[in-house]
This record gives sequence, structure tokens and C-alpha cells, in this order.
Amino acid sequence: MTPATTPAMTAGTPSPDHEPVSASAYREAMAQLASAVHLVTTDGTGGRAGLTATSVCSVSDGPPTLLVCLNRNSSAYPVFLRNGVLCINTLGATQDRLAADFAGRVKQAERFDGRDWTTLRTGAPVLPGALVAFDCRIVDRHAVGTHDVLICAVEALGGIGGAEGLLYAGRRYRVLRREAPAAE
Ligand SMILES: NC(=O)c1ccc[n+]([C@@H]2O[C@H](COP(=O)([O-])OP(=O)(O)OC[C@H]3O[C@@H](n4cnc5c(N)ncnc54)[C@H](O)[C@@H]3O)[C@@H](O)[C@H]2O)c1
Ligand SMILES: Cc1cc2c(cc1C)N(C[C@H](O)[C@H](O)[C@H](O)COP(=O)(O)O)c1[nH]c(=O)[nH]c(=O)c1N2
Repeated sequence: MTPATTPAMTAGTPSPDHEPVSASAYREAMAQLASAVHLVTTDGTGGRAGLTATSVCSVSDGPPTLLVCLNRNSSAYPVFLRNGVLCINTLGATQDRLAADFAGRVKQAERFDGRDWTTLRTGAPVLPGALVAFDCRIVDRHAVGTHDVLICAVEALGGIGGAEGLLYAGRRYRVLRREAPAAE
């Protein structure tokens, strides 16, 4: 069976001399994937900061560990390193404006305004109404290209659960609908 391709991906089909994959072809390919959307937040001696991230992944349940990939050029990057803690706040279906705010629409100093943020164990800000919140301590770090992969031990959990989630796919925010259970 011939796999489906987009025009951009067809244009990027490997040539016989195996040219490296360009950044733009890679981003076009990644835009085909759907991801959950998170506000990654931190607080501590370095101050408070946060950004929107989709590069978040579960690593292990023993001990509970996840990873997040942070661009070293983001304004929040040095703050995460200084504080050593972060919270992954996974967004619900109605929180797309917040995602845009934390992706740069609002200045770093104003991103937390107007909400009653709480904390769990580490002191990292927990978003009221987050679908789920993973309160973490950064336990390891690996530089890969433009990003650092932060390995994070999950120290506490929060969030409302059970609500419809926010997805990012095809460069747009979308809603992950919760289907009604099939009748027995
Ligand atoms: N992991 C990331 O750092 C990441 C992820 C998504 C979006 N972004 C940034 O958000 C903005 C809007 O993104 P978009 O989805 O509208 O269009 P886009 O064409 O820039 O990105 C398409 C997809 O490529 C991946 N991507 C983009 N930039 C990346 C980067 N610097 N490192 C690793 N993966 C990257 C993501 O999966 C993204 O959804 C851009 O500035 C983009 O760089 C960064
Ligand atoms: C949907 C989506 C997803 C991501 C991002 C953007 C968007 C729109 N951004 C980029 C990040 O949010 C952005 O660079 C910072 O918020 C910009 O902040 P400063 O202006 O540097 O403070 C981003 N950055 C990063 O380091 N890791 C990530 O996983 C993601 N994921």
C-alpha cells in the first residue's frame, strides 16, 4: 500500500544522494502529528516563568518520570535551570487563549496575571482548572541541538481530570472530544 503524503512531504522525498532532512521539511512532517498542549511553569529563587510546550512525554512509571524539551533561547530557560522545579499543566479544551499567551502573545512578566495559581509540593505554579498537573523536580538534563531534554521526577499530581482536552495539530488548536461510553 502506498502511504499518504502531503505536497510538502512529497517535495522532501529523499534524493538518491541522501541529502539531510531540512528543518522546514522536518517541521512540516511534525505538523502532521497531534499533541497535547501544556503550560510548563516554574517558581523559586530564579523567579516565576512559564511557556507553552507540546514536547512532553512520559518516560517511566517506576519512578514516575517524564521529559520536556525546552528551547535554550526561550526567556524562561535560565529560570527553569535556576529553580530546578517545574509543573506541567496540561490544558483543557477551553484554554487555547492561555496556550497562545504563554507561547509569546503575552510578555513573560505578565503571563501569570489575573489567575489564582496554586502550588503542590515543589512550589511550581499550578494552573487553576488544568486538566492534569504534574509537579516535578528536574533530575537530569541533556543538550540536543537547540533544546535541552529535561528529565523530571514527578513529585505530586493535581488537576481536575475528566474534561475534554486541548490538542495542537496542523498548526491549529483543536478539541479532544470525550466520546460517550458505548451502550452495553
Ligand atoms: N518543540 C518546540 O520547541 C516547538 C513545538 C511547537 C512549536 N514551536 C514553536 O511555535 C511556533 C509555531 O509553531 P507551528 O506549529 O505553528 O509551526 P512550525 O512550522 O514552526 O512547527 C511545526 C511543528 O514542528 C515542530 N517544531 C517547530 N519548531 C520546533 C523547534 N524549534 N524544535 C523542535 N520542534 C519544532 C513542532 O512539532 C511544530 O508543531 C514556532 O515558532 C515553533 O518554533 C516549538
Ligand atoms: C503549540 C506550541 C508548542 C510549543 C511551542 C509553541 C507553540 C505555539 N514552543 C515555543 C514556546 O512556547 C515559545 O518559544 C515561548 O513561549 C516564547 O517565550 P519567550 O517569548 O521566549 O518568553 C515550545 N518551546 C519549547 O521550548 N518546547 C516546546 O515543546 C514548545 N512547544
